[in-house]
Amino acid sequence: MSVILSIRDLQKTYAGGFQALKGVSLDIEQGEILALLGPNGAGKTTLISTICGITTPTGGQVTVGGYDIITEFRGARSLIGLVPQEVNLQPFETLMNTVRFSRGLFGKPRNDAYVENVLRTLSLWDKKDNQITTLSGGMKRRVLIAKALSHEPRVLFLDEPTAGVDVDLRKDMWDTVADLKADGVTIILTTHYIEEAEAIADRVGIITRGELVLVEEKTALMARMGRKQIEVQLTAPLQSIPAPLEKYALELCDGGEGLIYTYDVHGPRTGITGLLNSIAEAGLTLRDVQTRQSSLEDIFVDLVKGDPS
Ligand SMILES: Nc1ncnc2c1ncn2[C@@H]1O[C@H](COP(=O)(O)OP(=O)(O)OP(=O)(O)O)[C@@H](O)[C@H]1O
Repeated sequence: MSVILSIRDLQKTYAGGFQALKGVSLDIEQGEILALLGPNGAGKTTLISTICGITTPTGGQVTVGGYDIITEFRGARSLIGLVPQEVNLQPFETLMNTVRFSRGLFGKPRNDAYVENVLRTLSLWDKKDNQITTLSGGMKRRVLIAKALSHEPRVLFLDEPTAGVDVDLRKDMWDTVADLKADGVTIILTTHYIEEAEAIADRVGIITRGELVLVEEKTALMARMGRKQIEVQLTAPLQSIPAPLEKYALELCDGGEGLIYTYDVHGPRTGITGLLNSIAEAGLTLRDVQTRQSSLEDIFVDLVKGDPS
């Protein structure tokens, strides 16, 4: 795979002296989906705005498809599609004209076949002659994506694509993102919904206080940082942990009918066999056993713990 977006030591200090980006470096491969997570004010929008040329960096370098975002701005910008968080559409324009107009702004010749393909991918084709005002909220969000794709960009930025969107529409949006990836579009999205990153991202980047504190393959991250727990259900409740089981640091749950054991997936031994033997030696009878792994949310909360922003 080749790198389509390269960010090197990117810095942004706003006019008042506030340092919103403190030297961010990151390479993004063509065709991947990267989710940027971070608390409010962490610098996610500043990062996107800087790459897209809306905000001027105060240090560092960014190239998109080999074009420098400052010295070769037009080349870089033509490869980028930006879906803003706010819906800012002309209410009485038709959908088709809205998307055609966006394409024209980039100096691209009219290409209705391409626009048709975009609208079909986004399930908007049958609304092409509708005025924007007649579309639902979820459709309007998809129109924003259609506009951002109108000039055939290779990298699409989605700034909180599902903020305030209901669960069904959120899932629709995730399907749309998966379709775009299948078409070879590289996608960088910011989100506050950790489940969103968990559902659709290939890699996850976590930003806090202007620093990219972690970027990792989602599955590797979850495997590396995830704790695992085993929950043992007993046939009769316990008042306290029996002495032979004390060494396992168990927690009682479900009114004493459950025991939770936390272990390190990567340790030399999990201790599960010993635990089950000790349970049998203590004369306890099992009703059920379940395992569970910590979610991306648990990992995120651990990483940004203590961040006041
Ligand atoms: N034009 C500006 N002038 C001064 N400070 C700014 C400006 N824009 C943003 N900031 C500050 O930079 C920091 C990062 O803001 P940014 O909008 O990038 O965060 P974010 O991670 O996108 O937050 P959110 O999740 O709330 O959208 C914040 O402290 C913000 O107040």
